[in-house]
Amino acid sequence: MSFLADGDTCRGQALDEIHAAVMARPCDGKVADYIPALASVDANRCGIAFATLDGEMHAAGDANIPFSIQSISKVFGLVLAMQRMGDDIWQRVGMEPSGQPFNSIVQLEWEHGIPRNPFINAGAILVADTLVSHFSSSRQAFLSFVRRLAGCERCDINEEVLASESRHGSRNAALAHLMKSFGNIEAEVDDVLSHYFFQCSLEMSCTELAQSLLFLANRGVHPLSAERVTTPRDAHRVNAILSTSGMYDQSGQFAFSVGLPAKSGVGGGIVAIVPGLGVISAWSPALNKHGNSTRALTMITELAGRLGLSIY
Ligand SMILES: NC(=O)CC[C@H](N)C(=O)O
Repeated sequence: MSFLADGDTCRGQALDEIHAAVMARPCDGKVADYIPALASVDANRCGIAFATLDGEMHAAGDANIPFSIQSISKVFGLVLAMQRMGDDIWQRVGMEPSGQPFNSIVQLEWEHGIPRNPFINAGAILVADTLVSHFSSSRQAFLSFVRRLAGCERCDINEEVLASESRHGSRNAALAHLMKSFGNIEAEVDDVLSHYFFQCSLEMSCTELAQSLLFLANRGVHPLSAERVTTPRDAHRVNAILSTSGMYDQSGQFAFSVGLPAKSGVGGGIVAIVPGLGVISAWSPALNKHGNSTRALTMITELAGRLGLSIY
């Protein structure tokens, strides 16, 4: 059955059924435990939302509970940096999949401090550098940007997560210092890391996340506010890199089995862009070995298959 056949009813029912099916099965995976604030999240939480360009919002399970968006913040950071810097940013960060874990260091040494793409940690830290260098308060600029997109003044940082990100951030600090040694970080490393940890610590719900990224499904214009967030070309570019690199070193498999631009975070969230239709956002904290949520992955895979959403 095509999603075009009976639109909204079909989507709402599909979400409910897929959520119920995933909750009926035992949960694989392991909650992120590199910081205590994430390790203590209830592994049984599970929600999914589907926002469409015509203003509909379908949701099931814990879709309105805020969670740590972690690496999903890399999408907002990149879009803000592209708005500010234009094409210059692509001199300092690449657009190729890394094939390495998201926090890998080795490739950065071989490739002279130029991160493979903006969605691995090194790339997002590089993007954070451009934000710190281009805004008087990059944190405030980032937060206002996301709040505007999500239509949500409530979206905020979790201070406990922020404090532990900084305390346990040695590997990210190593990435930043290595890039600085190659001359690819302009600002002070401490300021860059402080921005990066800040954005990782933002909490949003599935419904807020789905709404905030609708512009990527609509050639750069947010359908609810009519704000042009990016040019059509830049929306295309972000979606292209999401397709090849948004799911870390599982991006190829995700393209193979789902076929949507997507971004995951170690908080257990995954967003998937459905160009011309809307945005799906799913959350459940337990992760597979790539750092992707097992239940969110299953729900998005089943929804995309059932509604025929693949872009390929
Ligand atoms: N994959 C992620 O979500 C990574 C974010 C995490 N805070 C880190 O910097 O390692």
